Amino acid sequence: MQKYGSKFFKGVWKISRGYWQSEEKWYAGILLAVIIGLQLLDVYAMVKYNAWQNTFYNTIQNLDKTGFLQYLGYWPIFTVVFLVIEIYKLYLQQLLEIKWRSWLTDHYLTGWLKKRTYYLMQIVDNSTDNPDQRISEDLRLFVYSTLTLALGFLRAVIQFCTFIVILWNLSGSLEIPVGEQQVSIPGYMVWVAIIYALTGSFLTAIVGKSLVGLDYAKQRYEADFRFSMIRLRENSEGVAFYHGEQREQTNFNQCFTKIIDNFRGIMARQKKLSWVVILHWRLTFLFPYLVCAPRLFSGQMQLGGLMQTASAFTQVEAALTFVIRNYFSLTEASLAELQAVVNRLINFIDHMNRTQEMVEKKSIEISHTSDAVLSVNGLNVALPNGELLLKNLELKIHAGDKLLITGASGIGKSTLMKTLAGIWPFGQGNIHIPENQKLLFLPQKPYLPLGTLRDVILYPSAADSAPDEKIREIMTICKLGHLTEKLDQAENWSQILSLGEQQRVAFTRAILQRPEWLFLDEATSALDEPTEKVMYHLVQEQLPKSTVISVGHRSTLTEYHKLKLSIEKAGAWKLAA
Ligand SMILES: Nc1ncnc2c1ncn2[C@@H]1O[C@H](COP(=O)(O)OP(=O)(O)OP(=O)(O)O)[C@@H](O)[C@H]1O
Repeated sequence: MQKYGSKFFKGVWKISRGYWQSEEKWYAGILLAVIIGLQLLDVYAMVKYNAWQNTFYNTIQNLDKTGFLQYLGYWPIFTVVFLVIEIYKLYLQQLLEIKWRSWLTDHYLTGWLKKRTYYLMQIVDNSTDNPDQRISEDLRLFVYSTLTLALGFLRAVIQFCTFIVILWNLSGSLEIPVGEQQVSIPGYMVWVAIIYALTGSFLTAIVGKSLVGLDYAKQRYEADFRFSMIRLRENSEGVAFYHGEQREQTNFNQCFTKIIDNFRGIMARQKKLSWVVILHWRLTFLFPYLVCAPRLFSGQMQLGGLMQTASAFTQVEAALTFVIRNYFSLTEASLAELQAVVNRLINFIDHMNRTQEMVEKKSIEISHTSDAVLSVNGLNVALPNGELLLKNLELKIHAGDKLLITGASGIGKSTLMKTLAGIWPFGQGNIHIPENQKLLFLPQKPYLPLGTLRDVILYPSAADSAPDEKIREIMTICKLGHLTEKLDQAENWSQILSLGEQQRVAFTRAILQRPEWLFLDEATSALDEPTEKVMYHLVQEQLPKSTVISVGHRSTLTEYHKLKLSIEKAGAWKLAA
């Protein structure tokens, strides 16, 4: 509870601010105002209902049948009013919830994808576990809990202010004999309600304190378990080859055991907490009657007065215990859970901001030049820990050149490619890229999105960005003729196609996209040498003016490249024609 201070509220504001200042602010503001208006109406109806209770129960005590039937007639009116208010309050709150969540999700998805943040976050520092969970689950919980709790709190304040006055007026004074004298306590039911609520809150806080940490861990363990199964699904073939089921099962069990242990902890503490909460709640049904009973039996109060006072007492008590009740609630929106959600979201936002700031600082400066030359000046390529892979590289690649990058495994060839592609941020130096020209990078394992084979081949362009005949023609030249009939078939193609076929899909993509600069990072490693030859000839034929920069280990690649850059130990390099 002590951590629950300004940091939490600042966090809530940091996440919420954008929406409440966005173009949707008027719409959202009006919705919120209507919901608050309904809440005021609800409390007003409660006040009227509270007064009705007094008269209604008095008709019972006085055996006044006519009055009883007359006041009974008000009950359906109250019921309809409460129903309409409740239903529309919930409906409008859910409408605001979905609007707010949609805006936030769009905002965070954009931020996550912007400037390749999703990729850089993983290599800069891996401090955000399961970013997908932040965007799907945490944002949903944040919006739901913030709205439910903020509106609930506001209602509790209005309820408290209204019913404390009613309770004060109803309760009269309690006369306590002290020695010879009588001490009078005005509005004694108000003091009893306050002491009763504070005692309940204090006990709940003591018993429930340890639930906060467990609640925080719950989401993370669930997400880790889900993610471990997604990894198996994505790598099912690899696991099947290695007969890794036992190892995977152990991993799943470890993840699931954490969920169970955590849940057992929650159960044990929840059990203790339930003793306090349920006992306190049950006592609330009886307690006000017990306290008022002496006045009833001494004739100072009628049955109606007792019922109205008890009802007002319950309202004041409920308002006073709102925060503590909602702090530990495991079934509804809980403040403890919201606190955990805000912490996770703030970590995610800070991590995204840190990554984007680092990209903006750009120690490797990438600029565009009007020359048809890609030039690299004083380029140091480093690992995240600062270790140099490449020292002071100077390179000029002219349009149409064919350059092969070679070197031992792990020396830094792919990292140099990533640096040229602008997605590797560690190092210093300048890279000048010809402007208005298309650069395309084909990695060793091409990315195949979900969807039809056409979507896969044309990625990232739209499915209608090339005519069917052209796609079929290039597929056939790329030795994918057997798949042309499956263009409209939606499958998980990365699981179905062989790595060699996937590499030929990537070549089909490249030929269709016609880039002026083509970077091939071991893009033919899974092909046999004759097929590799076909692919390189195809590039020469179809993209005769394109510059080709390849990374590869095979000696057969030498014949397709006039220039050769060898990367050697300790960041040394050698360029040869
Ligand atoms: N995100 C990262 N964090 C830390 N080290 C990394 C990261 N990415 C790559 N490395 C390291 O950088 C070094 C160079 O990797 P790179 O993939 O560029 O080698 P390569 O020359 O292409 O190797 P290969 O020929 O085997 O594909 C390797 O030692 C690798 O472990």
